[in-house]
Amino acid sequence: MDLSNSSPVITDPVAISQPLLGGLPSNLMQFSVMPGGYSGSGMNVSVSRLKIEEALVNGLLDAMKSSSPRRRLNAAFGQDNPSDEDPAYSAWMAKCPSALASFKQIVASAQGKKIAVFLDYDGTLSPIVDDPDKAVMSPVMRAAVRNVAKYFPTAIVSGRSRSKVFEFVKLKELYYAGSHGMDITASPANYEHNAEKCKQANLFQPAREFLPMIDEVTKSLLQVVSGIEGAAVENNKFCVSVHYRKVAEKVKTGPHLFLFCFQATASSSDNVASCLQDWELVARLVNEVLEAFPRLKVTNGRMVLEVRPVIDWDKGKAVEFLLQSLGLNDTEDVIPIYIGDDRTDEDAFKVLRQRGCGFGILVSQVPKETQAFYSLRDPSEVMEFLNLLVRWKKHSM
Ligand SMILES: O=P(O)(O)OC[C@H]1O[C@H](O[C@H]2O[C@H](CO)[C@@H](O)[C@H](O)[C@H]2O)[C@H](O)[C@@H](O)[C@@H]1O
Repeated sequence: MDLSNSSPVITDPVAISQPLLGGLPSNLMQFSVMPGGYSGSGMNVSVSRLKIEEALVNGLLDAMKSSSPRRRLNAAFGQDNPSDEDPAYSAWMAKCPSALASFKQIVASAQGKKIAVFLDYDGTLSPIVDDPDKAVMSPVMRAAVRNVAKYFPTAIVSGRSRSKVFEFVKLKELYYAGSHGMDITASPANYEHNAEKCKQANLFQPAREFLPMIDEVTKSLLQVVSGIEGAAVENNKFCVSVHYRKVAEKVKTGPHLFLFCFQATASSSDNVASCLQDWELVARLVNEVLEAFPRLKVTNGRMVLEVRPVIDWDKGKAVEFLLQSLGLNDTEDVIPIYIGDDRTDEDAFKVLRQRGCGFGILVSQVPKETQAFYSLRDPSEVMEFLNLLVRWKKHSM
């Protein structure tokens, strides 16, 4: 199917025609969004539909398994808290050193320049917890972010809806990019939902035309996963998360049950749900739902499948957009620092690498393939880093 006919260049007329910090500069017009390709390669008509489905489900399942931190942790280290003495870990640290240990180098490169700070939310400012609604930010972390924002332009770039992440962060002085960067306010405190206020706000929402589709797919996803113990669906406005953190990876079945499940798979999803409550079932059902939504794709985060529009827009593009709209686009003068823990943050790390200025900091306790320059182990180290930045800035003023 050719998407170029069904969806030409998608732009946000309201956002583009709205003033953005005193008027959208003409160079921001480049931020129109072209439809991207499909996430799967299901367009090859010579491959049977069944094979395509299996490949998609298996691909999704592999991604789900490989994104399980405990699995990787155990595989890599056989322990929960890798130490610098572990050769695999120290090899990774040599490639992606601690931003705390490298703090002097970081600030030396920022000497005489402006720093702009971009922060992911889950896993970066708040520890990962089982219940997404309970991922609150500690008061000390909030104080650290508030202080950072006093000295540096600071933005939150999250997969959550903008309103939800604001509920957690509660700081009006920041810029917010929700829904993986598909919902940006380039003025602090424009977090209102009210339609009239939204119109006046400096909003950039490149996937606005997908709103009804996202609501529809949310309903379908809620319906199909309702029978899976532990699965949850979270509507993030321009994208949807299907959480499987609390779903058993594989329900242990005896030979009889296995046979029943196998037969049930061939006949009805409802029957399958009653016996195969595991990750494979989640992958299968999400994939099935998405067959009816060819303009949506699925990616994998930390124990979450993220359903989102097939558009060429991500956290990296959101960072570029914010830098430009905030007048921070001069690569000679501005050092953007992006801190994040997730695969979706890699898009932002990549952008900073390509610009040749600024750097990404990956929050991770385990070695990961990354475009980030530095690492921090967990949110408490993120807080330490933010506090150091503030202290350095105060002393250098
Ligand atoms: O870009 P982020 O701010 O990191 O958002 C990415 C997803 O974060 C949330 O899920 C993750 O954190 C949850 C709470 O700790 C955890 O339960 C879940 O397993 C993680 O994947 C959020 O709930 C998702 O909607 C975001 O897409």
